Amino acid sequence: MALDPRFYHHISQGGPGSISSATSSESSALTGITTPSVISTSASAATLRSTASSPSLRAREGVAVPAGYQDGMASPSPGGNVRVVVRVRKFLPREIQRQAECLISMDPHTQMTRLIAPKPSLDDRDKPKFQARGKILEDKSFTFDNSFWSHDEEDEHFAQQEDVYNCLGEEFLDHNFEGYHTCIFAYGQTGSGKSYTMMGTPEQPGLIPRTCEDLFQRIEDSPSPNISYNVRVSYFEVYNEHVRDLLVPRTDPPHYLRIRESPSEGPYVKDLTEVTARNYAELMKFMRKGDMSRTTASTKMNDTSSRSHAVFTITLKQIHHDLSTDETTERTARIRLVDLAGSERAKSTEATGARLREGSNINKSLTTLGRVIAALAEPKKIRGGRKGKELVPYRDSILTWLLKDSLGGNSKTAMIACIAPADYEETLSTLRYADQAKHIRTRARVNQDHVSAAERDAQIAEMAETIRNLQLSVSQATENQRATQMQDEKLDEYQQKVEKMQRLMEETKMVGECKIRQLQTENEALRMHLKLALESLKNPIPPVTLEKRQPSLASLSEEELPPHEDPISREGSPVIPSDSEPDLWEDEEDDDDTITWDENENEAHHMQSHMEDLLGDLSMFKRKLASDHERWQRKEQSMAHKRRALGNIAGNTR
Ligand SMILES: Nc1ncnc2c1ncn2[C@@H]1O[C@H](COP(=O)(O)OP(=O)(O)OP(=O)(O)O)[C@@H](O)[C@H]1O
Repeated sequence: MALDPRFYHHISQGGPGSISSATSSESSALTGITTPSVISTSASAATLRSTASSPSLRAREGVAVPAGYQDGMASPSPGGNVRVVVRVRKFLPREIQRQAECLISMDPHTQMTRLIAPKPSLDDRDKPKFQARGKILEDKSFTFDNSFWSHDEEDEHFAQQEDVYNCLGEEFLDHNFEGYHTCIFAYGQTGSGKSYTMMGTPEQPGLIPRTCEDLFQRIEDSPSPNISYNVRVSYFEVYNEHVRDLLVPRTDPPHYLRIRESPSEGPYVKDLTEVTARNYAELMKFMRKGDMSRTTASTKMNDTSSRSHAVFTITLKQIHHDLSTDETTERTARIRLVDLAGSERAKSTEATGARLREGSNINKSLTTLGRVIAALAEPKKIRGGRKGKELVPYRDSILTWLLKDSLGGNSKTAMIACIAPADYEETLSTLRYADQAKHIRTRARVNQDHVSAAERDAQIAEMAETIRNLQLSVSQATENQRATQMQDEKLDEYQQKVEKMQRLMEETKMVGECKIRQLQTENEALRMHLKLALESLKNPIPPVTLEKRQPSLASLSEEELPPHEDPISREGSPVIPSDSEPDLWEDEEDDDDTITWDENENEAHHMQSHMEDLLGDLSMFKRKLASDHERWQRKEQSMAHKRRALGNIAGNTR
């Protein structure tokens, strides 16, 4: 494969990872990268049963360069400015085992990648045509900005990790130092080499660690003493349509972050951890920390398959101070490095349960990414729409919403399409995806702010104020620490008092309740009493007429005796039998022994008013008791509150 002129420059300098025979690259270009297994480039067809669950991004057929077309290729980025490169990986042990055939060839001269239709199986050979769901499989060719041949290590055009960085990463870092936002994202089916390209291994570091290293190398080598640098880093993953901070420890249940949109910055992750890295080692520490926290799982296609989209962001701030004008220039560049989860077919991965759900979520967001790319690749269609640019479906997935700026806004963007060497349909899908991305135009601008001396002074004054406030808080904290010790002792004492008071309150409460119960009983008795009294007033007992003292019955003669009568009186009143106590009424002096109705009524009135007075007193007493009870309860609550507060203070200071 042919590499970027910058790469040749690198090779000629004999830098690390340089290819030994750079001068021979032209002559051996074509033969060198055509793998032995690719015998014929003529169109062939095969019947394949497709169970595609991967996103389908069907480019117009005309976009694919027909087989056999080599020279006079169309511009790799027709109308677009997104840099699109493709990289094919080497065979994995399982592919070697099944004696897979390499279906990819690359032309280093034209940067063309050719996908060769698989040879028919022995069983199918006799059949007239090999069809996949009615479609004929044929060779397809695509041209990209770069085609990285990482399949055969023996080949002189083999692209190492370093070559990928030198060809793409280095240039993008140049843009960052110029003040542009950049984004490099790796796309491809599961197990095609995205994580390897972006992260790599300790022995073969990928694009992200190399970018970090180069970034600090450049800062260290900075010739100007007037420029100061600030590097901050954040790392998050989008898993099952949720955003998770990778720089904080995992929690169970997981803590997901929300997405907000600001008018100036566009969509962003709220409360995402952003840490300052002072050197390469620190930056790598954060990268590794996030990497360890990333959601991966073993699938049939990949032992360590990334189940999430990972977004590693470095923010580079350059502050240049001009001594002559006393002005400050601030350049801020955001370096976004995205390792997407791989598109996958449920059949190939043999996923079930959680893995299957992950896979379908991954495919869903990648499908949306495909639709966003398709919409951005055909801007005329978008403008023709009634709602104008809103037709780009950024909001249909978290991933595209967060990458909005990188995909269609203020960013220089590159896509690395990673392909496996022996999967026809998946690779065709990826290459079509990448081919559409070539049409996208972003509108990158330098993110630079001039700050005059006056503005800076105002900023400094504001910051000084903040620092003063912070210092005040610190000294208050120290003071508090000292006070805390004393407070501890007081706290114990106070707690004891509180406990005593609480006990007292409880006792009082119990007494109050008891009183209420007693009063209730008394009240009930009085009511009953009153009721009976009122009833007896309403139905009075007939007046009893007591006769005047009579001579002793014994001394009376038969004739003198009153006629024989029932022991019941004439009026029905009981008659005192002769042998009953004769002196019972002896002292009665009243002449008029009959209790009149008027007297009864007076008595009743008198009793009723007495009862009413009693009831009035009783309800007043009850009200008083209730208010006492309420007051005690309030006091009790406030005491409990104070106790808790004191408890907290004690806890914090221990
Ligand atoms: N260029 C390469 N050279 C050597 N080995 C590679 C290369 N690319 C990928 N591999 C190996 O292939 C396997 C799968 O790669 P990797 O994990 O990067 O795939 P992936 O696309 O990130 O997959 P997923 O989407 O499932 O996470 C790994 O064992 C990796 O080491």
